[in-house]
Amino acid sequence: MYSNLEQIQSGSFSTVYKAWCSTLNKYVALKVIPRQKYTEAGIMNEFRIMKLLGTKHPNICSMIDYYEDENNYILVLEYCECGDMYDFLSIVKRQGSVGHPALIQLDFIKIIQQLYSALNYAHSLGIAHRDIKPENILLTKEGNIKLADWGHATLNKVSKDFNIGTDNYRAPETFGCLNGYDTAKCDTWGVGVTLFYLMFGQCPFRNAELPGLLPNSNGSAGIAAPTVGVAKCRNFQQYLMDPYGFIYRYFLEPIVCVHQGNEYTSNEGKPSLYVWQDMVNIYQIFYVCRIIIDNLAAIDPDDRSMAKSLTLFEKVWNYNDQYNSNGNLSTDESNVTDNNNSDNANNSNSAAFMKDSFNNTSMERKQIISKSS
Ligand SMILES: Nc1ncnc2c1ncn2[C@@H]1O[C@H](COP(=O)(O)OP(=O)(O)OP(=O)(O)O)[C@@H](O)[C@H]1O
Repeated sequence: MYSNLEQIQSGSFSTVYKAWCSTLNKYVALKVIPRQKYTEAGIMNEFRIMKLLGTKHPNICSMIDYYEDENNYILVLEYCECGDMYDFLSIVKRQGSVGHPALIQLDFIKIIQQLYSALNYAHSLGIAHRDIKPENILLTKEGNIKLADWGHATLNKVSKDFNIGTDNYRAPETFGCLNGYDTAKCDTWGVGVTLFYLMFGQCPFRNAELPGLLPNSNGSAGIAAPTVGVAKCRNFQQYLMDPYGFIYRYFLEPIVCVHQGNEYTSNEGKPSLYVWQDMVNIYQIFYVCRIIIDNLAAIDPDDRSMAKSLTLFEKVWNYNDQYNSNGNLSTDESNVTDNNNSDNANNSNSAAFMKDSFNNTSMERKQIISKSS
């Protein structure tokens, strides 16, 4: 029934093949999981989750069939012609520069909308993915995405499984917290870090582990105010102390400097910006970072909201029309963010405005931290 097998990828648990399915008359992907690499309970969980997700959602890579042989469990999945976002970006971003955008370009807002739609659907069924990352976002030849690899997914709203997911994309509370973590909120964090990766070709920190976490003041799962001085990873420590300042220095400053000279940097880690045809200027990149910090990769899970961030992202994109040709804002920027920085809105120097704005918010953040510690 399945012929012409061609290996696509070998993951940590499985090998994935492209195969021709004669009964369906189309290509499928076979995810072949050796029995010795996976427990019976593990594969049953993945199978059950895939069954629940069904085949209806256009942005979820669905299971077409399932079978076993002597040595393997085999999931038959919809085939996504353009592979995963991680591989796609590493190929495409090499082509880009300011004058010569990448040959294949995608819309960032469309990817966000489709990712949110897939996750909202899963969450509405009580399913959390728990391993959101570019490698698990597959691309079709039409430029749409399908969320894949539901091997770490769970139906538990709160989990005390502290050994799950991929370190760079894991929320702080998933490394350990007293009352367990909210599994949907850990997806929200994963979306935030993934969006940073999609823009800058790099994750901001190796891991977000914070030993000695406290429950939230209301006793809910999660953590209290950032505990200064305890993060294992230096970058994450800096993010904890001053998220805007850290993101500005780490991702934005190199771009802003070069942007002033009318050329983005071509260092490894930055050029994935060229893949996004709807990223028109430095302001947008700045706002997107801010929305991620405030609503997705927020330290306190209670501050994370996919719905709120989507509203803000959509405002940023609708707002494109109001940028003038120099990339400066032509009207009040408070339409775009909730902050009151509109005094700076018409600043003719975009880089200076952006830096000031980040510094201002950094100051507010520092005050909040010092009050709560
Ligand atoms: N349906 C598909 N169509 C095309 N490519 C696919 C498909 N499913 C998986 N792949 C490719 O195979 C890779 C590994 O798949 P998957 O993440 O499901 O396996 P895994 O063993 O759980 O991997 P890991 O644990 O390392 O994340 C994906 O990153 C993607 O490149």
